[in-house]
Amino acid sequence: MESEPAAVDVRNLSKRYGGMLAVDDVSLRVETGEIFGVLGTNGAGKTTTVEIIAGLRRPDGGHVRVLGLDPRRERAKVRQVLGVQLQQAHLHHALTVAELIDLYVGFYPNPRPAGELLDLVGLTPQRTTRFEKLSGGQQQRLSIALALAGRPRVAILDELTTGLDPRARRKVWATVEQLRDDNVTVVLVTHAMEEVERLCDRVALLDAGRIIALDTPAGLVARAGAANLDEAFVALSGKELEESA
Ligand SMILES: Nc1ncnc2c1ncn2[C@@H]1O[C@H](COP(=O)(O)OP(=O)(O)OP(=O)(O)O)[C@@H](O)[C@H]1O
Repeated sequence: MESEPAAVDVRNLSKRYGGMLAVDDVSLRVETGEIFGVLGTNGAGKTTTVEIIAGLRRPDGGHVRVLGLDPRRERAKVRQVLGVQLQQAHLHHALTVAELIDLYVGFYPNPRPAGELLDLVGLTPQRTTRFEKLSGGQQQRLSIALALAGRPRVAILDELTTGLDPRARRKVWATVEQLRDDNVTVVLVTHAMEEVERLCDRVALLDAGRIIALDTPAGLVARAGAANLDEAFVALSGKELEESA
């Protein structure tokens, strides 16, 4: 019998922008139910990698499958199992929170009810607020709710807590932990070590388009002979990681 396909299977992925190799021979496999971190300095290729996994960019080379599906050739099927929250949400500014949620809920055959989504990200009091009037953190939380509207089995979350205050951050972390309890696989792009330590089962360290280490957070620390993940990052990549929060 065939074994279950990986939640995300990436092999020898490459992507060029002009002469610059943004993703350079990246391979990784994310198992079902894992929270998998993608960590790296600005410009390391994190967003490009997850955009390719989501089928939003065409790779120049390599192989990508999400639950065994090809994100470009089987777009419609992938959309039913994958939820994506990208760095900048391009949402209709004049629509209210409830209108945007209803719009997204309408895309899926078996969506999470709108009320449940609002609750999940703590935006029930803002349901009649227009998107443009939300704070940055509220916009961020809304984009997470929208990514979860279709009950995805795999969720890609790109810098989900960047720019959030500590309380909002904790709220979002609790949402991600709830996803773990529901056996949803999460690919989490992040700059925040605390987030990695708290949430991630394993993490890939990206630098200049290449994976320079892939391990559990504790494994990375041990491998680098470091005291904590911050130090491990510097030891492994030779760079300071700037928090862009
Ligand atoms: N559409 C594009 N056209 C040209 N170059 C691009 C494009 N998108 C990204 N790049 C370049 O590719 C490299 C990788 O970018 P990417 O956004 O994937 O990195 P990142 O690790 O997500 O960075 P950040 O942490 O700043 O979001 C960078 O050097 C970036 O300038």
